[in-house]
Amino acid sequence: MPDIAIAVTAGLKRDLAVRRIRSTIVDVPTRRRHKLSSLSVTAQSYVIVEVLLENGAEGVGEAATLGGPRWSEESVEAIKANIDAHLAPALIGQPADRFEAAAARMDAAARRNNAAKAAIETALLDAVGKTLGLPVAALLGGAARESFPVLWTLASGDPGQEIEEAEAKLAARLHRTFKVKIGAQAPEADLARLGRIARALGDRAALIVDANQAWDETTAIRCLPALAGLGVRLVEQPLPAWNVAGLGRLRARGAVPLLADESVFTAHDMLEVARQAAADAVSLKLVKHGGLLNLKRVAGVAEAAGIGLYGGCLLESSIGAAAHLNAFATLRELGWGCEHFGPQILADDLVTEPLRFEDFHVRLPSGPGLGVTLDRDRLRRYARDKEEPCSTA
Ligand SMILES: O=C(O)C[C@H]1C=CC(=O)O1
Ligand SMILES: [Mn+2]
Repeated sequence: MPDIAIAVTAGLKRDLAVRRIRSTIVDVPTRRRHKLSSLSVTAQSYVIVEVLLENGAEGVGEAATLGGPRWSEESVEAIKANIDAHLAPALIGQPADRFEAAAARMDAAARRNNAAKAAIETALLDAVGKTLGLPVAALLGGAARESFPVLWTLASGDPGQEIEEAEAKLAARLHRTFKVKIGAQAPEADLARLGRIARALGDRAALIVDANQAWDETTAIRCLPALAGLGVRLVEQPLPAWNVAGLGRLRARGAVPLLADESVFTAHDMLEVARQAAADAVSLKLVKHGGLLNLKRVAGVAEAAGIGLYGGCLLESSIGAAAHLNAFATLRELGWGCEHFGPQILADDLVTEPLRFEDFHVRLPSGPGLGVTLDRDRLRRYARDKEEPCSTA
């Protein structure tokens, strides 16, 4: 006969119903200005989602944005409003471990809102992982790797500063692949800037570029061979997101491999890129795919089409980065590595122990759930609204 007290405690531990979901907007300064083709930031804005289960377990998730609603359509203000008014109420009282059912409830409550849904799903996975004493990676299929090659993005626009920054990263053995953000200036100016960087770093570093949709097809046809001539290994999203056929035509010219980013939000987008043979690899990101389960779905479509996988980011803190790494860890191949340098470009982090970067790799944090712990003092320090954050109960 089992001891009644133990049985009751075990029952409580298993009570995985969602009691509360709380969302907080934070603004964390970056170490330097980060400049993309059509926006530039000196602080990163996130919505931090905290979930509390009836068994007392807590989980955390993060919705990242870049430059307000300019990189994608969600701003932190919209994310928080839709979580509080629509997504959280759909989950209160529901079992936290029914991840697909929770996703379906959120899809019924709000169309798209991918970053908001991703942050909530992450927090559910974290809370359930903590309850069961299992890492989120175990809930997603189990880790096939524990560390990831990680690149650094050069995005000040000043080649002198960028060479200095890359040299410091190389000397510290933190990063040896660099992604250069292009498209904020004329293509010829970018080619001259890249030429300077490529000559300075030589064969000590690998270079990729991200145009963030800045070029039209004619410009890309003219510039891709020049990029290849500079040794650039991968060109990310040279054309507008909608121009998947154009990406296919560019790729057929074979100058340099292409990485799809803004063209692929959903698994259906991925299928279209595969149909048009429009990319050599896809950048996987929570804010685009709407959660870790959907991220794996997009990865599955890419794998089925022989398209490579790249671990993308949106300059997340260690919370969002840990969520991505838990999913990336479960992929059989992550041939193009990852770019989760976010925690390194922030002037501060939101966790008690930030992710570890060493030997040109970032490590999958260990421990149950995401493997990171929200630092509540820092959450308060960077919260936009210094009042007690609004909660749904
Ligand atoms: O890839 C993007 O478009 C967004 C982001 C990720 C790294 C970075 O520097 O910008
Ligand atoms: Mn990109």
